[in-house]
Amino acid sequence: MSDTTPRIGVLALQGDFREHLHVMSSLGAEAVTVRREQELASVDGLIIPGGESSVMDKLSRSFGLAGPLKAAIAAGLPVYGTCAGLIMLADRILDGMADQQTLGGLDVAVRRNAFGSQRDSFEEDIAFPALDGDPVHAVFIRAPVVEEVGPAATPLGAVSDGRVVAVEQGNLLGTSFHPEMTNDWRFHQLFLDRVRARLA
Ligand SMILES: NC(=O)CC[C@H](N)C(=O)O
Repeated sequence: MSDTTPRIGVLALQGDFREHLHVMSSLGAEAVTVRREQELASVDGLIIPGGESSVMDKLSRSFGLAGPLKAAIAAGLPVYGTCAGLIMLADRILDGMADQQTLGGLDVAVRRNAFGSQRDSFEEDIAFPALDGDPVHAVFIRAPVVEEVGPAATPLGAVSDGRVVAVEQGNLLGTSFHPEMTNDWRFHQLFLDRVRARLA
């Protein structure tokens, strides 16, 4: 096994990137912000944080990062997207802003703000077979749901009404909720384990 410390980038155009930097360095990775193509080229894995996907989309295009991000995803860079980050990774978007684009990679359709104003923000304990131990206390903030899971993607778990809120496909992992806002970082650990396995 390699003893290389993985270098994890957090896309830092907008949103709660600082929390992800903290989680990743707490888990033993070297955590760095990514705002430029050269920074993207130096990382072993990338987190796309929560925030506002339409703003992230505009900024990634105006910073010239959208193309390099798509290329990195296609080349197999491990990427974990939370909330707005999941939207960025979805091939198809429902209730997007006019002209809103995604990077894509996950064969899913996500609906933005899918829980509606009544449930703008809520928390639920969800069991994930991919994780050992207790259910995850999932925090949702104006969260998307995965409304259609295409044949290339795999659902990982759902809220109590059956709507899918976590998905994976090859090098990509996405959750509708925000593990970085809790002390349960098993999704970050799962992601980091995959990055390490790829480096070994
Ligand atoms: N917490 C979040 O990331 C919210 C996502 C936001 N509603 C969006 O559409 O991008």
